[in-house]
Amino acid sequence: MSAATAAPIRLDGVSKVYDGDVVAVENLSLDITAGELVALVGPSGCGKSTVLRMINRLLEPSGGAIHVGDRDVMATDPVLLRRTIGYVIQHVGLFPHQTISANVGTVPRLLGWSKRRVADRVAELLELVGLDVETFGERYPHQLSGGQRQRVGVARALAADPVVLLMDEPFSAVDPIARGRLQEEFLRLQADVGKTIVFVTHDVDEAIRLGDKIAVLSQHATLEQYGTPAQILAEPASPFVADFVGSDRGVKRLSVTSVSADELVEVPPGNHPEVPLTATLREALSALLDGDTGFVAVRDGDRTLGALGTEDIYRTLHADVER
Ligand SMILES: Nc1ncnc2c1ncn2[C@@H]1O[C@H](COP(=O)(O)OP(=O)(O)OP(=O)(O)O)[C@@H](O)[C@H]1O
Repeated sequence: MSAATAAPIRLDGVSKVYDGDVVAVENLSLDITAGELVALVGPSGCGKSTVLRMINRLLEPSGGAIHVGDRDVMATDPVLLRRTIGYVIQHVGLFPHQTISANVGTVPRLLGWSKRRVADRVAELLELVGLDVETFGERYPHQLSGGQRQRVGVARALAADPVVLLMDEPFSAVDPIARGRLQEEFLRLQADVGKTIVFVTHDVDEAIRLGDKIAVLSQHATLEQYGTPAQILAEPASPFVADFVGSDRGVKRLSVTSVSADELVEVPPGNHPEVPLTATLREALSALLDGDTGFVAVRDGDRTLGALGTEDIYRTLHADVER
């Protein structure tokens, strides 16, 4: 993979009014750090897709300014702009009469890359998203499953090494099992490519799982809270956010908080289930509940570092907010 390039995105007082009177976005300001994955979440119709589509100028803002890196998007040719911004949508939008390889190579071809370079890049990208070019390269989109098509969409969006990736509900059309797997693969992929990603979803669990940060929006894309999943779950800024993240946010917090070496206790005698130090508190609690000693041992490689009981898990969760 080529060296990761990523650009920050800045929205300053952005608004969008459709047809003269439908206010979709009102005065939204948001700073997105280069290389971070930011999930935009909020109820249906709150303006998430509108925000996303203004970043690559599929829609023109009615007011405010948007910068991708140093570029003012309104001062950039939209076609050139979109070649530096990958875009993935719910139903992918693959070209039905082109092979998978041709689909993935679209933007590099438009950029005038040599045939050889396009072919190498296509093979590299398909492999990155877990599809073998020998098996899938010459197939057509209708010969793939929904999840496979979605991966091709991601590969195509990454093909010209864009500085930003925009994703609008990319996994919502696949069944829950395929979706979980795609989310996991996507996290691994993001660790590899390190792009700035803006990801629209109405599913708060998906946002918690994937986002480095979450922007919770209400009507007219009003920014209710912007922070890490752990911050938003631990300290929702308003009743709207608390309600949106769900009444089980205490349990969700377990998934976004890691075991801490500082909170371990001495291992009591007994045959305890084990988790690695990299485990989340949810994984630790799950292992503890699966065992019958009331404790879970925490290991770092071959060494047992200590143990956690339920009270220690509770203490770690609350200590994490203070850290
Ligand atoms: N082309 C359009 N013309 C007029 N109004 C529009 C247009 N597109 C969207 N809207 C309105 O703008 C508002 C925001 O729409 P948008 O699609 O951005 O919301 P969303 O949060 O992405 O919704 P969903 O989660 O349901 O996809 C909605 O009230 C919608 O009806």
